[in-house]
Amino acid sequence: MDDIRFAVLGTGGIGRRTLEVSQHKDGLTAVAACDRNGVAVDHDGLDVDELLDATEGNIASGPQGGPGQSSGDEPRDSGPDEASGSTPATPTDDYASDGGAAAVEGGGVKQHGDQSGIVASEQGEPTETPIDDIIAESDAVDAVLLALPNLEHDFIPRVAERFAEADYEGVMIDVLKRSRVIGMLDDREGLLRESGITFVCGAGATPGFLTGAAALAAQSFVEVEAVEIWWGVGLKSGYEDNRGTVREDIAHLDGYDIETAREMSEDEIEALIDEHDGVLEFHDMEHADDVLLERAGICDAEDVHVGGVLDVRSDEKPTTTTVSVTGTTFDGETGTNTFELDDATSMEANVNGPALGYLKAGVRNNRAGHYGVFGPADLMPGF
Ligand SMILES: NC(=O)c1ccc[n+]([C@@H]2O[C@H](COP(=O)([O-])OP(=O)(O)OC[C@H]3O[C@@H](n4cnc5c(N)ncnc54)[C@H](O)[C@@H]3O)[C@@H](O)[C@H]2O)c1
Repeated sequence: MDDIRFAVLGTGGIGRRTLEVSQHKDGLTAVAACDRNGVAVDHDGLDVDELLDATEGNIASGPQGGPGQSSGDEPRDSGPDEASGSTPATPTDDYASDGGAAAVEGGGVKQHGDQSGIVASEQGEPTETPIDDIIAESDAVDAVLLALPNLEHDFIPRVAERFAEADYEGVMIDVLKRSRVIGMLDDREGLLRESGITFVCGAGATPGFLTGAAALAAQSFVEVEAVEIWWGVGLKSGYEDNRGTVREDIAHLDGYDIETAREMSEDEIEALIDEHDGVLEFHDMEHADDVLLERAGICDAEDVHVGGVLDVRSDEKPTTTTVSVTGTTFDGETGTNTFELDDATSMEANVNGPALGYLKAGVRNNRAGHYGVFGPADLMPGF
């Protein structure tokens, strides 16, 4: 376990932090990274500090500029969007995969001069096919972490499929949020298994860290009645770098869906945030914690509720993140086990620490020959 070579797909708010956090973990060497416009590969290990410096305030989260604009790596012929029933944007509308940053000029892309994202790094090369370029190097990669946008629901499952079709053998891990995507990965399980891929899905904070916590908290019980996940995120200093995540969260608000959120301009997003004084509250979110707990046999998906509060104008968490699992013990008592995160731990710490922990768990499983699709709760004590 002291020699895991990994790649990061997407170096936005999450992917950059993944690289940074990996430097504080043993045995992880970042050997490849890409964003929509560029790729950096060094099998002896990327210079992560240089990459982070070059992409500081410059994360290519939107589509303008650079060769990736009509990239072969965009999702294609993906059919009707499940949330809205309408047809998603065409491949040339780059935001099909990551939101409507394209809707206003200059919106969503932060760049130094002409250099947007990874190509601003001396290790970066421009490319029109960033994901294919990583696939081409994947023989020498043990794990691939997907920090890609998920506004096009089948984007991540399709990326997984492409790795499998190229006979990649190793771990893939994502931090996606939406429940419905897990089924799309399950649909591809045969292909992933055949290739020798251990796919760990929904392995960020929620779903991910908190799903695992719920699975652990459930162990006191023989019957679980309810799982309540309530998260708080304060994002003032990280707001610019996490616009992709904020846009995806907006799709959970009443009156919005994935389609409307994807097509909002940056100005419209700002106006919405102003209307709420910078604080957005979410209830009954479609977070995959539900299906991930059900597929691990912990409880029914309908008994899992996820909500939370996002404050983009303060770094203080607006509410404490908790997971409460209510159930009945073998001897007839009813109780609630609660897991609470310290307010001092940031969203970035709670997504990327667990994501890299699950990545390592994935590698252990992969090396033991366990292939297929795993959720965070599958990597905890069984129920
Ligand atoms: N599970 C959790 O707890 C959790 C928490 C936060 C964020 N997330 C998820 O993490 C994901 C990433 O969020 P973010 O804030 O980093 O987004 P972001 O918009 O900041 O970054 C996305 C990155 O993907 C790259 N990209 C987009 N399309 C691409 C393509 N076709 N090929 C190659 N690269 C491409 C962009 O250039 C950018 O580097 C989102 O899906 C978000 O929902 C999950």
